[in-house]
Amino acid sequence: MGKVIAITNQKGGVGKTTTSVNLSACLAKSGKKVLMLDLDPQGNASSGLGIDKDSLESCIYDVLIDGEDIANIIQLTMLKNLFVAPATIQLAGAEVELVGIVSRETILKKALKSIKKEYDFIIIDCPPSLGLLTLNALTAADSALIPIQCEFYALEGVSQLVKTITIVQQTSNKDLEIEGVLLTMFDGRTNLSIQVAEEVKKFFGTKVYKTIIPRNVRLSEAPSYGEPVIVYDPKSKGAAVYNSLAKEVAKNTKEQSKKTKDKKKQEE
Ligand SMILES: Nc1ncnc2c1ncn2[C@@H]1O[C@H](COP(=O)(O)OP(=O)(O)OP(=O)(O)O)[C@@H](O)[C@H]1O
Repeated sequence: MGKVIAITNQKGGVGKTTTSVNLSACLAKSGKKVLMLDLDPQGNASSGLGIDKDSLESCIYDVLIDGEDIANIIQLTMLKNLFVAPATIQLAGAEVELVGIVSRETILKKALKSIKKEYDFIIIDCPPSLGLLTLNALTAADSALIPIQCEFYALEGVSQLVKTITIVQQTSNKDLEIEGVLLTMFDGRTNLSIQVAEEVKKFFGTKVYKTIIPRNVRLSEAPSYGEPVIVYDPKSKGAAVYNSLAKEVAKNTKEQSKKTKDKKKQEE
């Protein structure tokens, strides 16, 4: 059964899309079958994986609002194990349209049910808000991965996000976990980056990934070529760090599923 990970932080520009695209690509390159699901109306994760949004007949909006089968919108990418459920700007309307729908926060979970077993990982790129799209992602997800930018006010809003995760655990998804916290755009030459990293580690403890994503120009250039960094420049630092993150995520997933199996055995 595929593991669903929501890449989320309501703060804008912290590296959600960069992480969704590159973590998905690195997991796929390591042999996992991956679906990158774009839930951000900006659709940058879709174009970052080479999807021509103008040529699409339908996108994740049609799945959420019109009940389209998600299998019908899935696109292939340049990597053989990597697939995309794309978003276009049409999705911007969904936040308002979802309000009128019964059980509105469980629509994505239901849509994923039929395809979850086909993938090893489903990575969801969330929008920079805590609205109904993010609520759908957190309800459908097994875990949330939180990127935090090593900048001023890094932790601002994080307690609100943790509160939202707690509410989701108490209401629509009791099994939701925090997958991990990822430090992004780290610049080791500045005291600020080092300070932020320390603060985040104090707040989240062992949940913080050992892999830290530095500022890397290749990571910011790759999206304009519609390629993940491991395709655009496989020898870059950006490619190395996202490969390392993918290894951590895969290792944690293996350990978690072993723990779950052992627990089940004990209960039997
Ligand atoms: N490690 C990095 N090094 C250099 N540039 C980066 C890095 N990570 C992200 N960027 C750049 O920073 C900008 C914001 O990143 P990204 O789009 O991934 O953030 P986001 O959280 O998804 O944004 P939004 O909240 O708008 O969806 C982009 O231009 C991206 O190319």
